Amino acid sequence: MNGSPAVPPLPAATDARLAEALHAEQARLTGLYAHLDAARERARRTLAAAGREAGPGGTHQARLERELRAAEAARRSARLDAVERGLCFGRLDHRDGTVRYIGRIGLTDAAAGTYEPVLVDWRAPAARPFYTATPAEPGGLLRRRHLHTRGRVLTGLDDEALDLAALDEGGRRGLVGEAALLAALDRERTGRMATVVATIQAEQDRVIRAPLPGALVVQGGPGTGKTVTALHRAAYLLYTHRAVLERRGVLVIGPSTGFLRYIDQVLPALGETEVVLRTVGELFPGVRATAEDGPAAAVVKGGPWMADAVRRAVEAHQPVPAGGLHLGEHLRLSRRVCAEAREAARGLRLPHNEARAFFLRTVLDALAVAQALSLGRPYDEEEARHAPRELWEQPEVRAGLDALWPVLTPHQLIDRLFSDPALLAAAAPGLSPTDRAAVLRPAGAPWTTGDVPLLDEAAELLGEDGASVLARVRAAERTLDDELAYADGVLTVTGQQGDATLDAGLLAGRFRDTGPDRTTAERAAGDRRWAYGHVVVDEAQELSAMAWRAVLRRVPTRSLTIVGDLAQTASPAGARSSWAEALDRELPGRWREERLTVNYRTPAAIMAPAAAVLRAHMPGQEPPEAVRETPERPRVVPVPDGDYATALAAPAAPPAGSGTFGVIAPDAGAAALGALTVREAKGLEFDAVTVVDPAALLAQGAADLYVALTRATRRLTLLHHTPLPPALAAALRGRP
Ligand SMILES: Nc1ncnc2c1ncn2[C@@H]1O[C@H](COP(=O)(O)OP(=O)(O)OP(=O)(O)O)[C@@H](O)[C@H]1O
Repeated sequence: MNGSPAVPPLPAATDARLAEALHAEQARLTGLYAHLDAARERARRTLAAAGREAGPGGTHQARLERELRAAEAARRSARLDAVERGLCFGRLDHRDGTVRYIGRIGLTDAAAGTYEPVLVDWRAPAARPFYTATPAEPGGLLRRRHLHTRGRVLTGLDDEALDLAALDEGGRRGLVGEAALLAALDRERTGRMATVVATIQAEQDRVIRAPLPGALVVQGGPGTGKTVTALHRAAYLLYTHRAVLERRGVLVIGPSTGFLRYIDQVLPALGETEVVLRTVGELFPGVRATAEDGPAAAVVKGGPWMADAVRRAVEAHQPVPAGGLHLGEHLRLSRRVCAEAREAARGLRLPHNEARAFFLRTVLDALAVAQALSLGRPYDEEEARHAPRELWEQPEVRAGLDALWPVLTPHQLIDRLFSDPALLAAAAPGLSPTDRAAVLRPAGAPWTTGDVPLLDEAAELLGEDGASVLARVRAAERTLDDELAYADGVLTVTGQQGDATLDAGLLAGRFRDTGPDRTTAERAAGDRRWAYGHVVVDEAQELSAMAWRAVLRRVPTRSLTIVGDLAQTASPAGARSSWAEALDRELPGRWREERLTVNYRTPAAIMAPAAAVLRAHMPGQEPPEAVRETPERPRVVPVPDGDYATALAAPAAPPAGSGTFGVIAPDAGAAALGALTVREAKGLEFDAVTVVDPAALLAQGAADLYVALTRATRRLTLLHHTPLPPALAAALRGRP
């Protein structure tokens, strides 16, 4: 991968000046790779030295420092290894003669000992004009040059003169490096998302470099680069706020595991490794929910009322026996005493399992007093010390008290809630019988994605059992000072100081580490209570109210990037007409919105019928403007007998040509056809897409048809048996 020749042969060039420029730039590029190799060698040596030092010796502090050094060296090494492809992609020539090369990572001249920057990281402020300068606003630049490379070889150059006021605007909302952008957009897709560092557009750059504090919502139509922009933003934030974010990590939430596979190479390629990728169904460690609820159940489980329902289900496990407690001839407590013990325990405002010890102690004391009275014995200090413990050792007493305040796991609670009609009715009295019937199921049924936020809610209300709480409290006390100091720093950096709902103590609790031996991403992934430094939510329009609660619990500083398109909402639990509806309940006054307006994926000929479907069925939603033109119009293939399997297998059917290919079909038939459902296709793209039965997709939901029609980068084929929806048919015939 490393040892390319000093100056490789030049690509054929007719123009002598171009050949000369190519030659000079190739020499510089080769020099930059030499710096990269040297930096890699240094990182490897540091890593090896850290490995030799490792071991149990020394003080706790010294061990910690060694481990942190080793972890930092490993990260640096991984970052340097990840930037081999497209190391340098741009050059800026300033009016004052300064020349800067822009790349995936920053490099300095260590060999000369000057540590002068030789390559500027794309996220650094000095690189910003590469993305934002226009002829109208050149920002001190004379020229922007795009370098095209394959491996370590320079294959082409693209120059833009920025100092000529007379230059025309370049059209299309100030696209930078149009030639470079269009070349990038026309490339064949590989099935994995690529980075776009070389061609980030100005409206995307604004999102990427927005400040860390607060929640930023990015609304944009299909193909506007929401995902790619959000991932570049994660990389930018990790670079700019490394001290905070590297230690806390960044969580990226996507709609499906297929989608997460599609994007998982982007951040390492941008030089970032401290990122955890999860679907909402994977947010609760130890539970992997893959089953989906039906639409009715999804709506019921996702609604904000479920927070109350879970709370009431916990309370239903703290009963007061109607006739008081009878555990033996001399062991009786009145209903009132039981009720007082319960109210006192609830008054602690601790999670259920953590308040149990107090409840047990109160009731055992009362039982011991009742026993002494009933037996005519004095209740002295001696009796008070021994009697409660002796009572607790009696199995009937234990069983009796367990019934009044049992240890509960989230799994038990949610399983019971949906399998015990009486518990469900008591916990969710506001739900109609039909709604309740929609969520009832046999005990022990597999977990669905909609259960995960409820398990999380339950875990929050139940807390842990006594033994593990004690262990955590002790561990926390040992490091409390450190954590408080650190949390205070986080509040300052994220601009949350002065927020009445957050203080350093609370943050310190949420930021408790479990040890330095694993990477941040590994530790974070296994810890339900991990507080991330930043959370990116993709396809955010799909999240239910309960899912939002689970997500926000993981980011107490409320530093989020939320990207989505309200017009693409497929989930019945997510359906909303504005972001305010989705966010105002949990983030009142704490989010702001940016918009992306240009579609970089779908050519205009494919976007036109998709936009017609949007306008006809979701008035009020605006389709994005397609930037690409391809001559190919969508192909319509009637399948008179409705035999889609044969139609898909027929040699005359698509795909024609090479590249990636996807088939999207209505939920009912997708598996049998080996096709993707709309849910599975969310966020993905293919060079060629075949959409099966558009009318059935429309019946599933207008957003489903819109999503399916906007997945293709080049070719769209529609197979249909039932007539095409009128708006789609008219647009395909070329009528509005
Ligand atoms: N500045 C850019 N330079 C090059 N390619 C880009 C740029 N912006 C977006 N793209 C490309 O456009 C395509 C669509 O981007 P992306 O998947 O991020 O869009 P999206 O808004 O998330 O779409 P959807 O809502 O349909 O999921 C991707 O192939 C992406 O690489």
